[in-house]
Amino acid sequence: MARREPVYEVVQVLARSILGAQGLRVQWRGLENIPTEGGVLLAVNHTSYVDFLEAGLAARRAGRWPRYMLKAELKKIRVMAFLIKHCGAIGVDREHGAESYHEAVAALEAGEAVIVYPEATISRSFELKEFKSGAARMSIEADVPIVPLIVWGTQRIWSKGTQRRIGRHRFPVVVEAGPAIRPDGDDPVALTARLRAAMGETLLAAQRGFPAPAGEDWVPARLGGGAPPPEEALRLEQEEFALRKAKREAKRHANGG
Ligand SMILES: CCCCCCCCCCCCCCCC(=O)OC[C@@H](O)COP(=O)(O)O
Repeated sequence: MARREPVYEVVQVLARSILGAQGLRVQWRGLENIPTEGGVLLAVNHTSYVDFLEAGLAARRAGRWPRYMLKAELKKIRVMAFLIKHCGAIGVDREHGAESYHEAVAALEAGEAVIVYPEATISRSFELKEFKSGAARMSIEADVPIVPLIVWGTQRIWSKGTQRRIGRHRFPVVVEAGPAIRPDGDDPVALTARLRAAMGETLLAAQRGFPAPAGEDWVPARLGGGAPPPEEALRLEQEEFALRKAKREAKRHANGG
């Protein structure tokens, strides 16, 4: 961010301390692909509730104070609202995204780094889901590059459909940035496809040599693990979202709206 934000500085130290307390063995790779200045989108795969820590710290290692795009519902939690405000995060209303879209484009045009999750939600298969086109549209509109950023291994700590493993477990994690993609006159559909392909390649690179014990709940089905394959993962996600929607509506009725 443009101005110095003491809260964000403290949050960064806390983020590092959390990784240190877990004893995570993080390998940072390809971070030279993150430009040290100028507007840039960092497109991150979403496999866990905690991958935002590594994504943000990767940006910090490139000297950036990244502005996260995250679901606006988080603002309902007091401490999150505080963090979001002081860390310049941009709340996304997943049903009406226009406002956050414009806020992010303005940030990119002002030369800031913006973290975006093109899958919009955690992938329970740990494979790349279908992508939303927002990242590509923002890149085109602000004329800034997109850096594919893969965080691999944090799904073993805390994700969906997995056992939660909190504590000093010393798990390995790979954080790998791929070469930046420029919009180059592509339309949003073509650029989204290029971004997804680039993130897929970086994901495979991050997985090379990474442990994949057979049957484990955090290992993708493709690698012999126990995670649901993409179609099954999508079905579980749709179930969860339908249930949430029903709950929201029941609440609205109860409140007389
Ligand atoms: C320098 C790095 C330090 C980190 C700075 C953090 C500043 C921003 C604070 C807010 C972070 C909140 C992260 C919440 C992560 C999370 O909860 O992800 C899961 C959701 O997406 C998926 O939710 P859903 O799709 O609705 O199931």
